[in-house]
Amino acid sequence: MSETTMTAASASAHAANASAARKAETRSILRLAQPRPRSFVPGLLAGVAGALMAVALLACSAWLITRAAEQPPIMFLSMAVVGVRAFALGRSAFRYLERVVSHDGAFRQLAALRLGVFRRLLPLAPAGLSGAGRGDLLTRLVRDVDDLQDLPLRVVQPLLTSLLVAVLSVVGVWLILPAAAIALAVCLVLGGLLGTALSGAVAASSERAIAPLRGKLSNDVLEVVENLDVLRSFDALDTRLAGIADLDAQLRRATLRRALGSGLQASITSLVAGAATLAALVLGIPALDLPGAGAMLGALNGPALAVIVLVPMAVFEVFAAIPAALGVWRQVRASAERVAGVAPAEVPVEIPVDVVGDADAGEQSDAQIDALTAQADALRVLGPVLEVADLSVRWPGQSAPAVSGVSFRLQPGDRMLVAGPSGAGKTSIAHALVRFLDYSGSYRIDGIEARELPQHEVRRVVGLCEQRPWLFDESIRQNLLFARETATDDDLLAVLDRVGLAGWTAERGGLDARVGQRGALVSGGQAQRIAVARAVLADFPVLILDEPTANVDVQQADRLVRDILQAAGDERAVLLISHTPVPAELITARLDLA
Ligand SMILES: Nc1ncnc2c1ncn2[C@@H]1O[C@H](COP(=O)(O)OP(=O)(O)OP(=O)(O)O)[C@@H](O)[C@H]1O
Repeated sequence: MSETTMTAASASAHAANASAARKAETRSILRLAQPRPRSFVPGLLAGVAGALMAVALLACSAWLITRAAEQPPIMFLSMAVVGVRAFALGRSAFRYLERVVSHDGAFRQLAALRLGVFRRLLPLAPAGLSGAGRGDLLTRLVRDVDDLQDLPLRVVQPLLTSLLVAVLSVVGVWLILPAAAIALAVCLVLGGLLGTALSGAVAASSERAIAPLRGKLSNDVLEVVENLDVLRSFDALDTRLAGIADLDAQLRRATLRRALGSGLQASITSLVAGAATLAALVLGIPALDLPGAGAMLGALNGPALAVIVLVPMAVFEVFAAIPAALGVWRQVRASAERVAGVAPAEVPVEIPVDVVGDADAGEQSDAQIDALTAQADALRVLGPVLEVADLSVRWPGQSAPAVSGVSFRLQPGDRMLVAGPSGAGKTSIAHALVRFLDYSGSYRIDGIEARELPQHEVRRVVGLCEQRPWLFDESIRQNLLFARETATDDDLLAVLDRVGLAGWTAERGGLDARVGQRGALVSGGQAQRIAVARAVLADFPVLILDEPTANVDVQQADRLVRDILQAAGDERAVLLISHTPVPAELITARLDLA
């Protein structure tokens, strides 16, 4: 076999594996969306009972009206009169019951599903989510997860109910006139196949496209709103708005086509229902037991003919749900694929998972956690020593490591500068040290391998101030308090003073001043200082500062670094990531990345 053929074969095997894995992920989300039989079956049974009552009501009414026309003594009609009332009441009661029970089950399952998806997402953040657009991610978590409630309500239940009612109705008609039952069965199969095939041909691709289009639209709208200033300055707003208008038009077209498919399917169902009624008439009339026509074996009387002629109408009303359910199924599957795309059952290997500490862990694991937590507490008190040897870090989905062969030692009071050109892997090291990313090699905190510790304990010891610190659209007070909820206003003012923001806070009117969405009302340097104030309040023994001077000018950079290193205090170990020069007297060691 040639090398090219082998490469092609391995690529197609890889694609097949990836597609099988995607399908398995989608199935696992669908399983999460389907309520357990205990809460699903009662609704299903009520639905079947309601639908059967609807068919029985029409059959009974048809029989009653036709029989009454023959003017028999009233006692021959009384059972049917009772039957009509019972079926009418029963139909409404069972429909009500079905709605209440099945929606209750579906909503409970929806809550469990949302929680399940959120639980899957948690370990991925932030490194495993950096590839997903924020608007799209939100749409997947809200709209797509919401759409998954249609699986029990508008797919599984209508399919089972319709099939069961159709089969039972055919059996019922068979007991009156087998030929009419066969005609009804043929029409049902034909209606189902035709309705599904035609509505599928018209609307399937649109039904699958709606969820992704919705996500992309949300993403693009959010991006434009968030970056209005940049888009305006580069005169790129109109192009982006035109792109959004185009997406909107695509979504509208897809929704219209979906409606067209539903309309087509409804008209086919009506057409075939009419054909079934006609067939019942054509087959039933010759079998009528007419006066003077002589006794026929199994001959029909008038009321029975009315029953077999009208029952198909009621059956098709229920049966119309099948092609509709298949349409909804396509949308549900598309939504499940999208949810599975961001919330895989298996965490990618590049993202660390606690060895112990998941919610299902047993008593022994709890004991282990306690022991490790005690160890971690000890580290906080003593001031830990970080020993990193031959560390290598890879981002999810990347074949090559972002950085490798990194070794250093950091102890209380150290100020280590990590320098290197853009893309050298400085941030990747920071993410590994706070366990957002997994690592190979060794990373020990006071002799304990970090992967043996619960992640949150590592993060109690090692704190990260990110390059673009996240500020909440709240007051300065709230932006600090979440680092230490018990801090008083005096504590907050003292720490703001430590990071050089006392004057600015007073100018702004105190701790109640707002910082704007993502810190829009503060400068880059002030945002960094607030982030450092937070870290000081949280009292991390080891502090990683990722490019604190990235958003300030050269004149201010020096002052900012001095201020925040001073604010960090002498006891704390600081790892300062910077690709701009830092005065030698401010650092005790440096690590240069190529
Ligand atoms: N979320 C991500 N997903 C995939 N690859 C990433 C991600 N973030 C960074 N990388 C890649 O990892 C490598 C190292 O990036 P990193 O951000 O660690 O560099 P850096 O030295 O901090 O750069 P800078 O000084 O520009 O911040 C780069 O090749 C980058 O493209």
